[in-house]
Amino acid sequence: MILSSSTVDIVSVYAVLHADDARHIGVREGDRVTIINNAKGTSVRAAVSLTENVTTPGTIIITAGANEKLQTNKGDPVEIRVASRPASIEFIRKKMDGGKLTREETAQIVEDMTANVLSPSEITAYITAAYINNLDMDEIEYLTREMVASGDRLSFNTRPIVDKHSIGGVPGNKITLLVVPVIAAAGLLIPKTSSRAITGAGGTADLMEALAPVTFTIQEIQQMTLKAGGVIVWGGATNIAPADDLIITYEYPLKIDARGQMLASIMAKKMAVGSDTCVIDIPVGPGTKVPNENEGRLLANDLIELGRRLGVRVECAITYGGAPVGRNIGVNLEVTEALRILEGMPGPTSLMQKSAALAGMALEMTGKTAYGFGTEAAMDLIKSGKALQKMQEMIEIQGGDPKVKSSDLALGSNVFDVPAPNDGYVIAVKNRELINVARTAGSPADHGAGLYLHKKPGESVKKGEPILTIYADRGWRLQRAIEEARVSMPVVVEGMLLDRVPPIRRVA
Ligand SMILES: O=P(O)(O)OC[C@H]1O[C@H](OP(=O)(O)O)[C@H](O)[C@@H]1O
Ligand SMILES: O=c1cc[nH]c(=O)[nH]1
Repeated sequence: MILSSSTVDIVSVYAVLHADDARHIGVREGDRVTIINNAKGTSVRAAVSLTENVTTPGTIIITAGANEKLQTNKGDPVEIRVASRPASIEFIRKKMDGGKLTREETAQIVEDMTANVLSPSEITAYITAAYINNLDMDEIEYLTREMVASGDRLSFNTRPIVDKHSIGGVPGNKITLLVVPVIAAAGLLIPKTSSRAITGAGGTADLMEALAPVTFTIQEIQQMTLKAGGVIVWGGATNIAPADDLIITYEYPLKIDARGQMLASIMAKKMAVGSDTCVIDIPVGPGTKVPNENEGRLLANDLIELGRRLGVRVECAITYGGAPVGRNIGVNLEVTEALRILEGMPGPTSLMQKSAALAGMALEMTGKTAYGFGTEAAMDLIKSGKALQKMQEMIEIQGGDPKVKSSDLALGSNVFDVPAPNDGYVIAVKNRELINVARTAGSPADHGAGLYLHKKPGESVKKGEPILTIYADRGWRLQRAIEEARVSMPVVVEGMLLDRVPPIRRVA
């Protein structure tokens, strides 16, 4: 069937067909078609989306990605043929049924994902199948290797190449903004690639973006690392392990991080940048990705084993994740808190201790200090101002303003203090609920949005005193976040009602 084409500017390869044309061709929502531009001899496979009114019979809307491949102009005739289903759909079903994927099957899934042949619902099905049925170590290794093979790789002619990563899951975990400059200030090379938020309210790439661009090619990452010693960039912007960012994109709305895919995601990023020495932070505790220390050790062993298989030496820090790291959650709030520590101002002990401990492990693993002396050496690099100087160099080389100060980052102008409902002690803060409130306030997209946690577990509070301040860039988002905090009560003061089932919704 010949239709005339029109395009919309999104990246995935979609074909929006009028329902009448789809019936005529014999395709349904989500089926694949091959679109052929006979004039240019080009073709592309696309997932079908149906409409009754966005286009008229005889006209197909194709996405910019498809248009580029087809070399069509608006109005050009294209031929539409029914295409076969991607081979990987059978393998995704195999995983849904609890089967074990072979290397070839995993390779096909990764290939179809990165070639835009799988639709969002099929990628989501793969993620959820792996979330429910788990990937074993062989499957994780296959996935990691295939993720790396499908993208660009870095190779430095020097050793060691250090790296750091967190499995995430604890709010306010801005430690990378301290750990990377400390490691680089010690004279080591650390080409750090990070993801955006997955289950949280701000990923490291989101935080760094408040200070400097984070989108670079792999060659630029290498050059900048060789010059400044360290960078903090967004892995998803490069062609490093492109399947990783796709998986994260579909995990984000579900607020899940499937274990096997998480291990592959982390280690693929390490392997692709040529890192040989890596410290991994595993926050454990209620409301994180790992409920307790024992589970943390199991995960650490898996990460170490995966690293062994891939040639990366891994050591893990099992860290306290029962409450946020520091007191600030959300992009500019977190960056402010991290910069304050680098600037030598008073800051939360949890943030300083955790950052120095993680950086110290890298200093010990690389022989920069003897075992047992890394944390102290890292603290010295922070207190002496050398880590701040290195951070300024990193910001400058990435194209940001090296003179930026912690006081320069704007916080949302819509502000609300959540008062303590009674006198008492904070007996718990709920990580997931804090993240939900911060996300509802607009984080990470709105850089000024987020939370300041006035009280942490064990601290006393008087009725009416603020326990949480919510910041939002937009008024309507603040109202929603206030409502969310009222219902979910993320800070629990002794004697308070912990929860209600079913939850009640009150009018603000
Ligand atoms: O080591 P880095 O890259 O700093 O941290 C790892 C990542 O953990 C977080 O996951 P989540 O959003 O908490 O699930 C973010 O994606 C963050 O970038
Ligand atoms: O980079 C990361 C960090 C946590 N989880 C992932 O899936 N990737």
